[in-house]
Amino acid sequence: MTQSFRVGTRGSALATTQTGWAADQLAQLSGLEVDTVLVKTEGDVVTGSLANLGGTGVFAAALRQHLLDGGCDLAVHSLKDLPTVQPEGLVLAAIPPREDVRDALCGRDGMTLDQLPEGAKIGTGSPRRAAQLRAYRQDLVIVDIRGNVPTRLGRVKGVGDTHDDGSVGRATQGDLDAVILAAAGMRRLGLEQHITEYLDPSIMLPAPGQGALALETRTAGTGHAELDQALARFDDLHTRLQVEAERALLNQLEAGCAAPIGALASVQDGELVLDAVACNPDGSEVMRRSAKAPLADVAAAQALGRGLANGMLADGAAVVAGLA
Ligand SMILES: NCc1[nH]cc(CCC(=O)O)c1CC(=O)O
Repeated sequence: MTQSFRVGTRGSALATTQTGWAADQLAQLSGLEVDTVLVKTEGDVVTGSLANLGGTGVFAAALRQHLLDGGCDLAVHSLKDLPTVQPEGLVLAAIPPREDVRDALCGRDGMTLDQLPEGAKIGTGSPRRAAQLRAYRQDLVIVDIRGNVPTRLGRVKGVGDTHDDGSVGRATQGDLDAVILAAAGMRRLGLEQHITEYLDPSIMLPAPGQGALALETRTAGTGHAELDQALARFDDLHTRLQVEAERALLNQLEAGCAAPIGALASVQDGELVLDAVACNPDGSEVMRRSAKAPLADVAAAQALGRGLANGMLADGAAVVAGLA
C-alpha cells in the first residue's frame, strides 16, 4: 500500500487551488499519495479592512497551529501573507518557482490604467496598492474592499453581471471601474482573461513575496523521508534568494504585509537586484530605492535587503510610510 502525507489548506478557492498544485508536484516527486486537510482560519471570517489587520498573519495562524499540533505534515501558504519572523518549530522547507510577480488591473470594458476616466473608482484593500495608484494618478478614487479574489473581481462593472453562475464572485452588479489583484492569484484561478493590464513594476512594485508559495513543515521534518527529499528538490534557489531579500527589507523596516511598502528582487546578469518603495498612504510621497549584490546565498540576500532598508530609514522611510 502506498503511504500518504497530509497537507493542510485554507478553504478559499485560491488556497485550495495552489495547495492542490503544490501537493500534486510533491506527490509526483516523492511517490507518496496526498490527503488534504481543510483548516478554517480567522482571516477568512474577519471582515474589517486589511489596513486595520496589521501584520499579525491572521491567514496563516490557524494553519500553523494545526501543523504544530500534528494535524497535518505540510502547510501551503501564499508567502506574501506570512509575517517576516519565522515561528519557533516551523521551517519554510520549500519555496517553489515563482509565478508572475506583478499586480494586475482588472478594468471594466477592457480598459487599462491610463484609459480609465477621470475620477474612476478603483477597488483595493491594500495600502501599498492604494498609495502607488494615487502617486501615479491623483484623480482616481480608491475604494477600500475586502473578500476573496472572485468576490473582489465581481465588484467590477460588467464582470459580476456576466458571470453570475458563481464562478466569479457573488456581486450581481459591479460598482467599480476596476480592481487591482495579484496576477499570480488570477492565473492560478484561471481568471487571467479578466486582466486588462499587467502593471509594470516601475508604476507598482508588488508586495514582498508576491507570487511565491511557501511550503512549511515542522523543523524536525515531515516524518516521511521521501517527502523531505521531494521538498528539497522542489525548492527554487533564485526564488528563495529573491523573497529572502524582499522579506529582510520589510522586516528591517519593521513593517508588515499591510504597510505601504513594495519590494521586488530579480536576478540580472548574475546579480541580485532589489527595488523597493515606501509610500505615504495618500500617495503624496514616494521613496524609491534600489541596490544590488552578487548572487550568493540566503545570508547575502538578507544582507542586501537589510542594507537597502537601512539606507531608506536613514532617508526618512519610516516617516514617509507612517511606520514611525
Ligand atoms: N492578500 C491575499 C492574497 N494572498 C496571495 C494572493 C495572490 C497570490 C500571490 O500573491 O502569491 C492574494 C490575493 C491578491 O493579492 O490579489
